[in-house]
Amino acid sequence: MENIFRLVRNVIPPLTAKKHKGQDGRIGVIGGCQEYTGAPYFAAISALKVGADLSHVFCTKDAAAAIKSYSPELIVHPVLDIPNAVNEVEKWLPRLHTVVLGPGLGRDEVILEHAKGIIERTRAKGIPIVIDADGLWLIAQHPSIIQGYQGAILTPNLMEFSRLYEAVLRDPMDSNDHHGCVLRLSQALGNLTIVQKGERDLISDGQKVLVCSHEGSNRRCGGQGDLLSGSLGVLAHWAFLAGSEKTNGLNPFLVAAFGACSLTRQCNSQAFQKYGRSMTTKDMITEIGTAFNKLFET
Ligand SMILES: NC(=O)C1=CN([C@@H]2O[C@H](COP(=O)(O)OP(=O)(O)OC[C@H]3O[C@@H](n4cnc5c(N)ncnc54)[C@H](O)[C@@H]3O)[C@@H](O)[C@H]2O)[C@@H](O)CC1
Ligand SMILES: Nc1ncnc2c1ncn2[C@@H]1O[C@H](COP(=O)(O)OP(=O)(O)OP(=O)(O)O)[C@@H](O)[C@H]1O
Ligand SMILES: [Mg+2]
Repeated sequence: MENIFRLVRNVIPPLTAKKHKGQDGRIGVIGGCQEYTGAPYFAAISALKVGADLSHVFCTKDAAAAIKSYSPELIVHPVLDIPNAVNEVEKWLPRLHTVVLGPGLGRDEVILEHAKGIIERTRAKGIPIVIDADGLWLIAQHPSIIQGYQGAILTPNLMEFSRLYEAVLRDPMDSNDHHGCVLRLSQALGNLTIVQKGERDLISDGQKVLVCSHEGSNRRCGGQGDLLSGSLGVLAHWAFLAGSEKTNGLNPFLVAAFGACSLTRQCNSQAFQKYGRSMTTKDMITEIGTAFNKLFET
């Protein structure tokens, strides 16, 4: 694992006086509906805390006020449930480096149809897209939206992975062979990057499988996956920009995903040491700065 940590460090842009706001990352999170306002907040604030300069949330109208009130740092667009949603988001795409689609998106048919359009437009512009949570629900219904797009990174938990696997390979996953299943799913989707989260995170582009077993804790409060997808939004941009010269020929998205997984687990470990069973995702977010320094800036 130590070698891969070195590659993650290689893609992290230095902080210099020569940069203007926006250069280190403008991330757009697509998600947030009446039921779920925490998930897009966790993803978007994590992107900022990891080092993005600007973090946008595109959510439904009734989620926007709540998300804004959690944080003045986020830019919130209440557009996901208007008829013109896809065009409204598309206007912003040229200003975004990465899209993170799914945290708190919900499963309303109309919103999912809009999400489908947003994926298509993001893909057409070649912008990296992290797909998580209800975004993966959508992909399981329509795998062709993402099939063959190597700018996509999917971050399923075990339940989401088995749903996707069955939808794409038309076979139940073999729970004795996670390694083979991740490899096969990535290959079947055209070698896009898959992060199967779990006791060990398995990360594959259909050619290689990286394993992240960095120490976390046994506490599994909701929202940890949102911290991961938001962090990955930034790291994917940095790795994409750095290119494979900086990653020793390894797919930059594998390196970015390894970075986001180890960071999430490090935050989990640090917060658990302080709060034990009462630890929640907010406590993990507070640890992002020190966890990042410990892993990547020593
Ligand atoms: N504070 C928030 O707003 C949060 C919102 N979240 C959002 O919640 C939405 C749903 O995501 P979830 O990951 O909770 O997905 P689900 O609502 O599908 O699953 C929640 C949990 O229920 C259990 N479960 C699900 N299906 C089951 C089945 N068939 N049999 C037995 N147990 C089953 C599993 O333990 C699973 O982890 C997403 O939009 C997600 O982003 C989560 O990210 C957590 C935090
Ligand atoms: N058994 C485990 N042991 C250690 N770490 C784990 C374990 N399961 C998951 N994790 C870590 O927790 C993080 C989130 O994974 P998890 O499976 O909880 O996502 P999720 O279900 O999508 O979360 P969310 O509640 O945000 O939707 C990942 O970084 C993963 O490495
Ligand atoms: Mg999740």
